[in-house]
Amino acid sequence: MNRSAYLIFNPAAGQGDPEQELAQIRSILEPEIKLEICLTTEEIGAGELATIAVKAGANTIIASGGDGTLSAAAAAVIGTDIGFGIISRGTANAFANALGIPDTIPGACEVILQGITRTIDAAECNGYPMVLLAGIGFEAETVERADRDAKNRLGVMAYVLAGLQELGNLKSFDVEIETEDKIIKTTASAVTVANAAPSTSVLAQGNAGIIVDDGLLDMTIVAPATKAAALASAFHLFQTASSGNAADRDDIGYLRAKQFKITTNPPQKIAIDGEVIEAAPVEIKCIPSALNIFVPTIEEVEPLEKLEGLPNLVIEEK
Ligand SMILES: Nc1ncnc2c1ncn2[C@@H]1O[C@H](COP(=O)(O)OP(=O)(O)OP(=O)(O)O)[C@@H](O)[C@H]1O
Repeated sequence: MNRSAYLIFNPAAGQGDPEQELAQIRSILEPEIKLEICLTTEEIGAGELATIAVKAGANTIIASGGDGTLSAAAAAVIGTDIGFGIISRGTANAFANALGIPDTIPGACEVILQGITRTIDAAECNGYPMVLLAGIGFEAETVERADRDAKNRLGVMAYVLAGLQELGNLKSFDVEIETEDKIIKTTASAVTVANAAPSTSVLAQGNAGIIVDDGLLDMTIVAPATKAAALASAFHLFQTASSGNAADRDDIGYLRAKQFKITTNPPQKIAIDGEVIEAAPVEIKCIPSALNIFVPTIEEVEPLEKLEGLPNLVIEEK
């Protein structure tokens, strides 16, 4: 066995039995990888443990917990060439879904065992590291409404219910957006800047097909005039995500840029990778090729070919 890794494990994440889950991870990984196991506590979080592992010269860091744990650990790894593995055990598992990594323990461990990494971008938002997305307005209010208690009781439905409740008091705000080459002024209910996003983050899907390694961030602006229009635009974005075609409604805008400076009036809350902060203005910039993530084998697409049945068919193999 010549692979070794730090496993940063949050025993308080998710709704499962942490002892069983840790035992399962160890039973799958330890035959191949020597693990240094670091448990998070209320006082010492995944970010601090990952920083210690980076300083200790780790060549692989694996984080296991909810999106909070994974983001904090990833933040410490940004800008290094350390292989970063994720084993999701949270409620929404946006991190895994955004990067196409299985959100089951055996599936995620298998990806790490395969050992294939992909270099992706990250971002920085007002000094905070960001891997997935920053949501201004609606998303931040929803994240704040879906508290720990609701997530424990309802799982991912907590976000859906919180979103529906938020829809009931939909607010819009003036926004000024400055990129490297333009300034845009409009009114919106949600502004989302994504480096990577799961398809369930509908408010990030304006451009359909966020590219995680293009050195650019994807912004989606949603500006419905009524609650009915808000529902219709959310549904349109949901279809956008599944069809891969960009959004096409007057109340949805999207653009790509290396960086955004966003000023809102009145000031809005912002959720960065699920953590709500207050910041005005919000400044986000892409950090290209910042993370080396273990990902599933990229499946080779079978070449499309159908020749049988053609008249006088001759095929010569070369
Ligand atoms: N040993 C521990 N005991 C109690 N809380 C802990 C412990 N370790 C970490 N935490 C807390 O866990 C939280 C991070 O949880 P994380 O986001 O990983 O899981 P989650 O909340 O279940 O996920 P999700 O956000 O997907 O629901 C942080 O607030 C952190 O303080």
